[in-house]
Amino acid sequence: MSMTGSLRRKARKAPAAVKEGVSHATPASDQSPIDSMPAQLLPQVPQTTAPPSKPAMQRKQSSPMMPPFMVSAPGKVIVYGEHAVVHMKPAIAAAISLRSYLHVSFLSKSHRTVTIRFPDIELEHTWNIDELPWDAFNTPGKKKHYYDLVTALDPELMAAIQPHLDTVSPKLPESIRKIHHSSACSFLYLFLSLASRKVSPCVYTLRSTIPLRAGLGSSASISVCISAALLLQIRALSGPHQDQPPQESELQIERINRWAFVGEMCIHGNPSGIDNTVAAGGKAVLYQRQGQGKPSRIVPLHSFPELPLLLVNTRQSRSTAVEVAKVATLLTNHPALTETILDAIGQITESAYKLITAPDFDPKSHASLKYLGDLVTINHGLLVSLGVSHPKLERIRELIDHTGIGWTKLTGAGGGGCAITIIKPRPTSTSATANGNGVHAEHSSSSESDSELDSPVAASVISSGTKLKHAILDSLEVKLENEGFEKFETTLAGDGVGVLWPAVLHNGNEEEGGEEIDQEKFLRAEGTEGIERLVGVKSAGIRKNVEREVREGWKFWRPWETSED
Ligand SMILES: Nc1ncnc2c1ncn2[C@@H]1O[C@H](COP(=O)(O)OP(=O)(O)OP(=O)(O)O)[C@@H](O)[C@H]1O
Ligand SMILES: C[C@@](O)(CCO)CC(=O)[O-]
Repeated sequence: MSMTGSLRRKARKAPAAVKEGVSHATPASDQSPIDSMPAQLLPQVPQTTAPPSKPAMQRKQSSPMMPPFMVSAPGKVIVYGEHAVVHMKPAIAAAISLRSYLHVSFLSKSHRTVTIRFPDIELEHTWNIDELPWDAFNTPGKKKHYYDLVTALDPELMAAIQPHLDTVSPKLPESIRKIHHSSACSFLYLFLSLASRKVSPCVYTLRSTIPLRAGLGSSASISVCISAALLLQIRALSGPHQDQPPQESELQIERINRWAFVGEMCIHGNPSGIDNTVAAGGKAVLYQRQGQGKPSRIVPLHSFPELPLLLVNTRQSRSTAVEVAKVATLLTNHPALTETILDAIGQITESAYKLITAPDFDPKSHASLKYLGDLVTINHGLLVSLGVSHPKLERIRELIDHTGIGWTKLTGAGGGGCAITIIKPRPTSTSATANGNGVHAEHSSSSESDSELDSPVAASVISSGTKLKHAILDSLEVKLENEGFEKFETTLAGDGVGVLWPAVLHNGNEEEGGEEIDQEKFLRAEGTEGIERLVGVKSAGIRKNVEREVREGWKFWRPWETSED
């Protein structure tokens, strides 16, 4: 069992909560976080975006403590272009429905502490606010504003943080300490950059339904949550609320994303920025780095098809930083060859982008799907030649290829992690036979011709094709499970960062005014299902695969929506 796997399993037991101050949550309302935050508790920052809808003087002054609130951000899959994106080539990534949730609760002023509670990695740590290196972060030339673009970590600030990281899990084995330090560093760097020594004492409790180190952007998702929570606390964000103009929503997302990128840098050294961009903005994007200090090329792909996607986790944990370093070494040792492979991956992305953004693009046409699928297959082959696959990923691909159910590639950093499969509308061959172990499809990868896909078929054949597909998927699930792999149900292209202010939800359990989500309840929620049932951004679906509604209370910046929608 992997280290992180064992950490996550143990973390399902709910630890006792850090004692919270009495909070004064009001029922969920239409108020935006900014509207409802007591101004006297927060450091004042200039508002460069649209001013809050009520002047600060009129804000409610009576609440002695801010109510707890929550933020959430999705994981992602890279559909095309991982690794190449680190080296300035374009990539396409989409948000998935697995998400991280960060709960922020406030303590009485006498505490003077800030606590992180990250039970997924069994990390809990408290710092004394007054002992943190505020002076280093406030030195002229070092002080950053919430709207700044920071593209590199400052070595002096990292050095100032180091003694405060050294106190985190000092006695644990190095492999676990490393994980703890990455997350603590991400939090502390952002906390010291964005908050001030006058910040309210608080507890940040984080739980995620995204498996760690599996290529699904768990680190970006937590970095987006931390960035959004801190920016909300210092009142540097406007909304989210309905009727927010798209450009204003985009600005808020951009602001969160800039600081999330800084958090990502703390966790894995040289991130491209694609993961945090998708985790912040949601849906799907084409992303390309443009070089030091320059803003990246980010093209939201609103027409990105909601492709049926199979997501399989090898349960082989690995570090993104290590996989990225492998490609850097290959580039040093074989520059021309490696550059050619990275270029080819970039061309795959551009080719998919051209198709998806063409005015006559029909995501339901078999020809389009086959085009996108072929690009998936080629992309995987190139990643194998970069040396970032893993025997377990190849085994998954072999099992899936054998069924003819779709096109498969590794996603994210590789070296373990996850594979994605774009499912074909109909399985390749109708010569599948049921046997004792399930369904076996006679398949030859070259048998998929355009004419076969595009030929008109009778309704009865379509219906038997669909049944066959489900039978193949069911039998595949059993095979994957028997070999220790994990299959996920996920929806592509969902919402980005969301805010639940205050942390109150209508969970159908009759609590007057809604159920206040306090730290203890949040920690007690059991596993992924428990988290989703208690605080999930989507209401629980009755049946599998049924599109679920966004739960009342959670709000999102959605630049793709206009007030006429
Ligand atoms: N739920 C969590 N709680 C605390 N820390 C987390 C959590 N999820 C991720 N992290 C931090 O992020 C690190 C994992 O980042 P890494 O980049 O290696 O994997 P990933 O983001 O899941 O995969 P990829 O970058 O390939 O998509 C962990 O070591 C930990 O520091
Ligand atoms: C491997 C990589 O391209 C994708 C990680 O999800 C690294 C990055 O873009 O930061």
